[in-house]
Amino acid sequence: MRKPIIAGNWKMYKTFEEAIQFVEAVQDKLPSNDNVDAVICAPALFLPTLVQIASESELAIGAQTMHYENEGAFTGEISPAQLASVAVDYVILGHSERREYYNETDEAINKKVAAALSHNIVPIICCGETLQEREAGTTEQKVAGQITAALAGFAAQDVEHMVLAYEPIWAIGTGKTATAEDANQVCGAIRAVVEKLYDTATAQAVRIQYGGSVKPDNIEELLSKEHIDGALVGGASLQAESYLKLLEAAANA
Ligand SMILES: O=C[C@H](O)COP(=O)(O)O
Repeated sequence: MRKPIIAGNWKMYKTFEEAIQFVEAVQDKLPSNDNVDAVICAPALFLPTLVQIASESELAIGAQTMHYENEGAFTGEISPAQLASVAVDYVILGHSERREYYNETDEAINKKVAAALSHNIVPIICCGETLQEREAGTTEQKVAGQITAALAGFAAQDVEHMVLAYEPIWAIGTGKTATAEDANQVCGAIRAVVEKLYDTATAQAVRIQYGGSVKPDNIEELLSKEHIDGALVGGASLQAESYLKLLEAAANA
C-alpha cells in the first residue's frame, strides 16, 4: 500500500509574512505522517525560513524548480547543492509552466532528476498533455514520452523513491478537473510505463500524484482510484484550511 502524498505548489504567490503565517497555522494540525506525506513547495526566497519553522513538525518543504549544476554562472538560478544546504526535502521538476514559459526540456529535466537524487532531494516529476493533445487522443503517448525521458539512466531503486505527477495542462488553475476515471487511467498508463522500463515491484512502489484543480470537494474521489496516490495542488494549497482538508482526506483514504 502506497502512502499518499499531498504537495502544495504555491507558485509565485504569498508574501514572506503570509508564508510564515501559513506554516505556523498548519504545523500543529497535520495528520500523522504514518498516513500521509505533507509537502509545501514554496518560493525559493522563503525556503530556509520555512524549513526552520517546520523543522519540529512533519511538514516537508520543497522547491518549485532548480538548475542541474551545483554551481556556476547562471544568474537567477538555484542549485541542488544550495537547496540541500538549507535542508530542502523535495523539488518539483518539469512543471508544465516551467516547460512552457522557461523552455525546460525533457533532457534538462532528466539532468535535474539526477542532480536532485545526488543530494537526497526527492524529485516530483511532472508530465501532462495539452487540450489539443487530449482531443487528438495522444495523451498517453505524450506522458509516456515525458516520463521515459525523465527516467533515462536511473536504476529501479532510484525510481521507487521518486514521485511522479500527472497534470493535464488544461486542468491547471481552470477549475476543470479530469474525471477521476480519466485521471486514474492516465496514472495507470504511467505506472505501466514504469513497469515496462523496470519491473512490477518498482511500478507498484512509485507514487503517482494527480494535479489540476484539486480541491477539498474532489480529492476523496480522486484518491479512491487505484493508481492515484496523492495530489499536486496549486490554488487549494494557498489557504491553510483547504490544505488541511486535503491532508485529512488523504490520511483517511
Ligand atoms: O502544481 C500544481 C498544479 O499546477 C495545479 O494547480 P491548480 O491546483 O491551481 O489547478
